[in-house]
Amino acid sequence: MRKRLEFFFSKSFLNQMKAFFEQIAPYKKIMSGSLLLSIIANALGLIPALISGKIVDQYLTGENALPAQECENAILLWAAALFAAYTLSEVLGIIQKHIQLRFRTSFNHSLQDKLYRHVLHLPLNFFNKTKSGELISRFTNDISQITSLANQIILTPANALLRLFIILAYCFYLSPMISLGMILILGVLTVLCMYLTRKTRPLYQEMHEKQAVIHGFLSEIFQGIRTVRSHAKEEQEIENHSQRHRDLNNTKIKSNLQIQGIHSLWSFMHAIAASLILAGGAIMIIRGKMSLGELVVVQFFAAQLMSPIFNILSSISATQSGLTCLERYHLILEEDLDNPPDSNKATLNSKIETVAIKDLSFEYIKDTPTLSHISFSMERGKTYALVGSSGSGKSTLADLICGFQQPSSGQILVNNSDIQELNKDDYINHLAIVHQNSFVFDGTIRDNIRYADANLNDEQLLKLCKRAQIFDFIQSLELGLDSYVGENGIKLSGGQKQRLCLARAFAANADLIILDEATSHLDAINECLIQKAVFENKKDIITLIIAHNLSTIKDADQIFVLDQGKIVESGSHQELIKASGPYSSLLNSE
Ligand SMILES: Nc1ncnc2c1ncn2[C@@H]1O[C@H](COP(=O)(O)OP(=O)(O)OP(=O)(O)O)[C@@H](O)[C@H]1O
Repeated sequence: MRKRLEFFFSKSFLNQMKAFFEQIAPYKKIMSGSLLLSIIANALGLIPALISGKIVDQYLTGENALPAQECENAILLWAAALFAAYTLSEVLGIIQKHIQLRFRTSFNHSLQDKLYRHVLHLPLNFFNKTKSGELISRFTNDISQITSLANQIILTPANALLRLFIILAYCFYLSPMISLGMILILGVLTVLCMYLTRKTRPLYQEMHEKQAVIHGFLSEIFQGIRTVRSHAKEEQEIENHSQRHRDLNNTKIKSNLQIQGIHSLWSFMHAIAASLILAGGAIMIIRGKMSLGELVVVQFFAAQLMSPIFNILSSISATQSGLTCLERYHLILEEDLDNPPDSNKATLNSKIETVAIKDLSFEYIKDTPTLSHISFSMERGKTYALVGSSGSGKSTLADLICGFQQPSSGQILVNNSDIQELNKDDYINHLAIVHQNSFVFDGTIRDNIRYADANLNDEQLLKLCKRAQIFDFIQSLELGLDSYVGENGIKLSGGQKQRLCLARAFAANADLIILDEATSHLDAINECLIQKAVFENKKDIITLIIAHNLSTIKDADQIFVLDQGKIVESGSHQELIKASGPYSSLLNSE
């Protein structure tokens, strides 16, 4: 109990509440309207009880009985008023729910947009450490819970407290004894339920975590389905999935048992309260201290009294769970952006003329250098190659040049400006990179190439396809450019996918093009044709080729040999052969 109170007065709780109210600030008006309507609808909902009591006292009990015709007319009038109160309460309730739904959908939308915008600008490192399924869980489960917070923090308690106040005030007016009894029962019940819901909260958190982990694994398995199949691990994965679900179900059952316990306790106390009210009320009627009509009202109110308290307690527990989700949501928003959209960094006003790498070092893991003291430069119109054994750091260097990673020390200067000082969105528009396993979207061939430039017409698209040696393949397809490639290009061969990615890279009309093992899945003829196209188009751009197949880079103006994160040799193909150093060794080992 103390812990629960501590939570509500803790700095973290207050900060989270502040953050929440900042989030819903733009919805002040819609929330106030919704709150007002729900309060009126709720208050109107209590009127029928008062009318019923009045009818019993004034027209049904012998003491107050009036002539029959007069009674019937008055009862009909009161029945009409009761119907009007019910109807008005229902109509206001419907309008309030509609407003609330509009609020929920637009609040949910804005939370989604804000998170999505942020996530898309996060450094690649964030994605290295976060499973995509878990991230999706933040977008679905967490945001849905945050959206419900407005109800839990504002509407439910406000309505519940109002009901509680009206009911207790009325009961107190009739009989302080009965209302004190009610307060006592409610007090005991509240303490018990708070104790039980405190135990439920960690289980809820655990449930969300486990659900997110299951999403993470599902997404991983679907992406790696070929590997699963090729190792015949379907049954093992089914068992793993089942085990995770068993684990999740255990947590669900535990928390549901606790919730059921709370409900049972609630029903039990409700039965005690109803019996006490009936007995106490009947005794008071016999002693002439209460009328039958008043007992009818008190009984009705007693039934109504339970739900507000229960709602407040449930909303306290749901609020805690929602705030945990809000905290996780904010943790992602607090991750530093790679390229803050509002940054006032300089843009490149001309084509890239030079790229100079100065004493650059980089480490993924502290004190374990992946690249050490790299220095070289590249200039427009020339082709460069980066070669070296697997794991020597070639792709990492390409990522650094693109600004996907930040150097631990040293600089990358583009036209003499450090790329850290440049607006990255603008800089990246001057680049094109094709990886060995480049990604294609689930759409048509046309969609995929036009991802780089939406304004390209068919003629330009086909020209790019010719350059990427994929024209003949597209022509052979019944739907040509309109053929669907499937999720991550599942309907294409590895080589076709690479050539489609090359066409997309060519479409970017970049000043600096990086081909990281971009032709590794191609047959020798197509690889040769693409190399030819690359070298033919080198005049206006800087081309950096990363390759294991050294025959594809022998025409490069300069070749850099990387070994264990260091440049150990550089020069043209001929110069390096003459030097009989590491490059020659690589060549001989092919
Ligand atoms: N995200 C990462 N986190 C930690 N270490 C990484 C990460 N990516 C790569 N590495 C490590 O950095 C080193 C260089 O990897 P990199 O991919 O740059 O090598 P490469 O020369 O391109 O290899 P390959 O020719 O096989 O593609 C490797 O030891 C690799 O294990």
